[in-house]
Amino acid sequence: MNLKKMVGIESAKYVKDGMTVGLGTGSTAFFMVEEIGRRMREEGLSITGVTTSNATEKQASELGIPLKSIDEVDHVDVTIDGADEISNDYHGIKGGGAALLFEKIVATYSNKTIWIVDESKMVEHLGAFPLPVEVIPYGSDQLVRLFNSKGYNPKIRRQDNGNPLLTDSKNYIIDLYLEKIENPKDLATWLDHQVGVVEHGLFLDMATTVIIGTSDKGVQTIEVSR
Ligand SMILES: O=C(CO)[C@H](O)[C@H](O)COP(=O)(O)O
Repeated sequence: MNLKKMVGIESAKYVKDGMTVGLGTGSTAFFMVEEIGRRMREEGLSITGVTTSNATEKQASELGIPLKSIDEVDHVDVTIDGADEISNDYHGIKGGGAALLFEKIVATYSNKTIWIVDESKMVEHLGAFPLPVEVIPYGSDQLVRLFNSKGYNPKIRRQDNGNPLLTDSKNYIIDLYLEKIENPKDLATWLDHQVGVVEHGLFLDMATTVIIGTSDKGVQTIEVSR
């Protein structure tokens, strides 16, 4: 079986009747949402979903999953989401699908955060995957200059027609081609303090469980202790 599908199905086992579930975004999370939809249809599972992007909202609505916004719930029991890179200390880069802002907000209010990935996402150090930074359009060229001056190799993410890609919140994404992030916590703190930066894709100390699909050993589940 496709490794993304394997972990998507496995992760849906963590979803129990009555839970409020954060529904992640991307090609791996897609299979988790499909499996929750199947369990609702075939097993009578009843949950409330909190989606992390317009794309997931569309998929979940089509499956008939009842949805609430993050502001309508007092907490989220578990959020299940993909990731672009996970380091050996279980920090991550997210935002390859440009949904990092809502993903980080939903994960922040979740009791548990489960990441589902195929083995290609597991790395020793973060940074080979370009780090997405969501910025407001106003002043974004100034941020590009600032990132350039720091040697962060920034590129505004663009659509096929050359226009900047707009996130669900109508912001831009600047991808930082860093190759290796020596100190993710220092970089996250610095980015948190730059005017015009809305959010960045460093998700540190957020995952409580990581489910990895491997071709030789099947599904591996790691409970992260911090
Ligand atoms: O952070 C994300 C979207 O913003 C995704 O979770 C991440 O890009 C992984 O996606 P995929 O499962 O398609 O590889």
